[in-house]
Amino acid sequence: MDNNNENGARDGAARHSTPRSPARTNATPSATDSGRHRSMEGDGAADGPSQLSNAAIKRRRLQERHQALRKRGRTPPSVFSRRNRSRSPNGAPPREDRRSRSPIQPRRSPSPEAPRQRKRPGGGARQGLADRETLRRRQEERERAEQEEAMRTSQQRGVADVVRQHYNAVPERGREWRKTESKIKGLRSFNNWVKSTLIQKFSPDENFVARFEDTKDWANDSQGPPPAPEHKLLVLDLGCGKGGDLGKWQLAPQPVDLYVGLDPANVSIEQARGRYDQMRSGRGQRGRRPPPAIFHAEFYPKDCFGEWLGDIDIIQQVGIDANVGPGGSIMASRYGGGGFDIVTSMFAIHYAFETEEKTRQMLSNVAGCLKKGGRFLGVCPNSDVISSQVSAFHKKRKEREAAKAAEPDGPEDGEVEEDDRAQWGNDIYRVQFPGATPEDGVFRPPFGWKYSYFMKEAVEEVPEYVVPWEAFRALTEDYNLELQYRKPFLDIWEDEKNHPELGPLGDRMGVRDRVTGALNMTPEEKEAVSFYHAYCFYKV
Ligand SMILES: C[S@@+](CC[C@H](N)C(=O)[O-])C[C@H]1O[C@@H](n2cnc3c(N)ncnc32)[C@H](O)[C@@H]1O
Repeated sequence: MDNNNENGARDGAARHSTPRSPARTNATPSATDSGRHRSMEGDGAADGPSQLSNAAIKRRRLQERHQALRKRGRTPPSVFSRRNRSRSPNGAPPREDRRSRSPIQPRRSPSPEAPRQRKRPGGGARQGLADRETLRRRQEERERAEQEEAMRTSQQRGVADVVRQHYNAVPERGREWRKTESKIKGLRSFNNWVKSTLIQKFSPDENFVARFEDTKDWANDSQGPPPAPEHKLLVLDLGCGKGGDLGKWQLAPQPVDLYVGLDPANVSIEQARGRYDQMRSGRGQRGRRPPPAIFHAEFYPKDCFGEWLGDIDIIQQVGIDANVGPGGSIMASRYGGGGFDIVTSMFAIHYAFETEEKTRQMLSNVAGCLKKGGRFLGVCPNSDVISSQVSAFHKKRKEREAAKAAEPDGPEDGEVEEDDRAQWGNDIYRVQFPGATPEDGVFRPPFGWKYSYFMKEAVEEVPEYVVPWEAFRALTEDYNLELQYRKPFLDIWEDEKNHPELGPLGDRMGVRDRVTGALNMTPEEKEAVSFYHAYCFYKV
């Protein structure tokens, strides 16, 4: 929760989106400066004879001073040396620059092709000095840029490490505990149902859906052609955690051939692998049923938002296209593409929004891995909820401040200023911003808006970042990802609770009371789940 980090990240984002022009670091005289010179020269030309002789006297004195300095072996200050000096780190001109300028301005050569004639011996040496000065300045600029980059990387690493360590430390308590002992079992079941619903609705491809529709027709009319061989899905899960969604993919309507799970938390990856092995061997199954046929799966520790995924063997084998994104060619977008049918990221993409760079890296990975027609599906915090909570927070704060200011005795010194760090939540979840937030709830620029998130039994004050939805959606267009679906969690329930399969699935998962039909969640749990929404993009 430190302000420095917050600002650093936001600065980093701004820097990335608008690269600083090298010209701005040179002390090239500004328009105002040159204007000032012109008017000084003009003053002399327009003045009467007495002022002209004054100017001549001044010039002579200056020449005498230069000659005296040369005799003592010192180089007289040259207008070029002043021009060539770089600005101080905060952008202010160096001290000498702020002093009044000498009116004597030798004309610069108009073009590089017509070099100025050197009048004095030693001019070449001075030219060499000027070049060395340029080199030194460039070196300084390079070093400063490297330092800034290192600072940014270490700040980003810092947050990524906190997140990784946190998830590594979350204990795996087992299915039975989650179903019976957990204080948030209603919320857990509901979140799992939403993820299953997303998988059921959006994982099948067009051919599968069409075939499914067709087989229904053929069932009534047995004349139909034999079904085409079935294509099985290749699935990539970014931020797969402990493998909690493996069972949901096992139940996907269109069978899965390959599941690749990636997550930076290495302990979680081990647990996911263990879970998969258990599923494959049939251990832990109730009854003595033979182990089910299950897809092939691979798991690797990986930062999916800070790094390119192309160095993972299985990703390369399936196919990843490096030419996605704003710089990609039309040919690449038409004929290129990755090999995965599905990229999914459940409760994870908010970690990418630390910087624009990470967000774009995440999108390059998603779009690079997806084939044309592939789906990117997931769930994350809903920025509409965050924006309305933040603006409501500021509204209330201002009302309190106004009430205090209007008290008959007037406020005590410093009493009116309220804490402007937005926060809200209840017994089971809490959101806290460590620094100032926009009063209108609109997050600009859209990256680096860090908050601390707490969820009972699951997340202990972990830094997350707002995913400003409209900015995100605009960015996805650069990667040929087209939004198909976006819905807040509780609206998904309202839409699907009467669906012939998804409704009963909710019953089996314990989402609703079979007798009353009401959701099995406390009001606090309902508020906590309404923080999220689900989405699905198609790769076009
Ligand atoms: C709330 S958990 C969700 C886990 C799983 N997707 C699920 O729904 O159960 C968030 C996950 O995001 C992962 N994560 C955080 N930063 C990540 C990154 N840079 N790349 C990939 N995953 C990341 C965490 O390690 C954690 O496992």
